[in-house]
Amino acid sequence: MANYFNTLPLREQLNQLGVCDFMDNSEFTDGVEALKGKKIVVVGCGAQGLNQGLNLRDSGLDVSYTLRKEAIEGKRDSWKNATENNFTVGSYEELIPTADVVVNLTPDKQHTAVVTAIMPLMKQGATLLYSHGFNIVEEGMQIRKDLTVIMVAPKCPGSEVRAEYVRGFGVPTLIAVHPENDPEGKGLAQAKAYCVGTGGHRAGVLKSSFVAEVKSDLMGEQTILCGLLQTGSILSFDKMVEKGIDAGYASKLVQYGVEVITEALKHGGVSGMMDRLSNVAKVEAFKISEELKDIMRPLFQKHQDDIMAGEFSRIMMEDWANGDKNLLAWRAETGETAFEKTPAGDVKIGEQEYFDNYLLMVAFVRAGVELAFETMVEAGIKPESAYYESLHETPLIANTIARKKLFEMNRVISDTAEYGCYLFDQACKPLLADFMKKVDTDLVGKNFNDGKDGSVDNVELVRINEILRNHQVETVGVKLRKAMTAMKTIKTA
Ligand SMILES: NC(=O)C1=CN([C@@H]2O[C@H](COP(=O)(O)OP(=O)(O)OC[C@H]3O[C@@H](n4cnc5c(N)ncnc54)[C@H](OP(=O)(O)O)[C@@H]3O)[C@@H](O)[C@H]2O)C=CC1
Ligand SMILES: CC[C@](O)(C(C)=O)C(=O)O
Ligand SMILES: [Mg+2]
Ligand SMILES: [Mg+2]
Repeated sequence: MANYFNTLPLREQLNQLGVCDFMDNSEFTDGVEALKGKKIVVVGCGAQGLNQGLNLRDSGLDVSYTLRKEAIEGKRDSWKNATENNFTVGSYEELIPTADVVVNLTPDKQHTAVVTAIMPLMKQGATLLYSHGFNIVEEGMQIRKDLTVIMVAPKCPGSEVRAEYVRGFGVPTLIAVHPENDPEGKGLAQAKAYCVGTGGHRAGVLKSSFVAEVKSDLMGEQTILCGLLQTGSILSFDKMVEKGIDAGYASKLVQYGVEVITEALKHGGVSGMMDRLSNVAKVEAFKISEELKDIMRPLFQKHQDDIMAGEFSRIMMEDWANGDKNLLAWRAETGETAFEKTPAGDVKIGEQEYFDNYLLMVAFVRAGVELAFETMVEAGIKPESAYYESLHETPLIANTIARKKLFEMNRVISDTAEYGCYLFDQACKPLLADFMKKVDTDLVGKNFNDGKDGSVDNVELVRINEILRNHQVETVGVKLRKAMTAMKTIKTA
């Protein structure tokens, strides 16, 4: 199998990369109708599988699970997830032939083997659904021509797909129909209905393509969403301990700080987050984030270039073939960091304190969101898609860090995202070594405003505010957030 994207002529590559229509609510008035009474069989019951299934069932759809034989016989976690939630579970042979829609929610690494096993069992004219297009785009998986192939990709971890649905909201979602597999022209109606079933239509839906989803999803997860949050958290904790800040306080500030800080992004974008700082702190956070952007830009560009060229997928697939040697080593290393091993102290940290005492993370977030957005757009990804993959999803990932640090983030995200996160983290830490030497506790651990009279240069402040507010991630964000009227605020410990 060849990398599908690389087999396309340049014009067609650009064409598929550029598919991005923000869908109006009126496109979802049929609700789940196109899937009502259809049999939806989900393969795998992990992070996305379980949570999407729960939402679909609550939306009135017929959902059951098929698992590989070993998982059923061994009563593994996936079997427990499904049976404890009263879903029917069966083998491939029992359930796949009955399915109108087969939803492949196994790890990307397994897709070729899983799809090869289930395809001969699928009934004529059924639909195969993915939540990430890696198998189709990067591996060039060929699907039987009578089958419809669609994608419904929630832009967030599975746990948040469920949590946002239960809160009465949803998560932004990309939907797509694979141009090589839409023999009956029903793909889009089914993708829309599935998206309504998961609640995605309440948060914003982009009609996208498999190509655009893959090239943006990989970039977001490797850089701002997971990689940089990991790098920033570890460096911040280590710096505080080095400078004599109480380790329990440092652990709590880092674990919960990223959630509190990025919650402001959801409501007011980067400028809303920066507005939480005093003027004098904002000027400093702006300066440091500019410096961070200059240092990290080449690394962000390298990640995007490698993703576009298929180089990232090539080296990750090499690791798959090598028994996940790098992934497992990096996972073990992350589990051993001082941050991971130091429990959060029993100290009260007020909401504003997270901003005032953790300016460094505000700067990391601004730099990372803007850089990821800029790099994606430069590569041909549309701004709406880049916004979801940079700004909107950051708080949803931060929620997982608040739950159980980086262990939880890496457990909940896909193995593909986890691999890319470590890859970025390995390269980013050394890049920031000189910068971190200059960082002191005024930027992380203590209140930046202490001992300052708060005065700033008015002209400089106006200039900074203009730069922040006129960035394209802000202008597109204002438009997209208007569609998020049902968004709920999250309270933090
Ligand atoms: N994690 C996330 O939040 C997101 C994931 N996605 C995409 O969703 C898809 C699923 O990812 P994710 O939910 O993280 O996956 P998980 O790793 O959480 O779940 C995997 C499930 O697949 C089963 N499985 C694993 N290997 C095989 C195999 N060889 N054959 C059959 N079943 C297998 C596992 O069960 P068992 O081992 O017990 O058999 C488990 O139930 C991926 O395409 C991913 O890119 C998209 C958006 C976000
Ligand atoms: C964090 C990245 C993601 O793409 C996701 C949750 O959206 C994944 O692959 O897990
Ligand atoms: Mg994603
Ligand atoms: Mg992903």
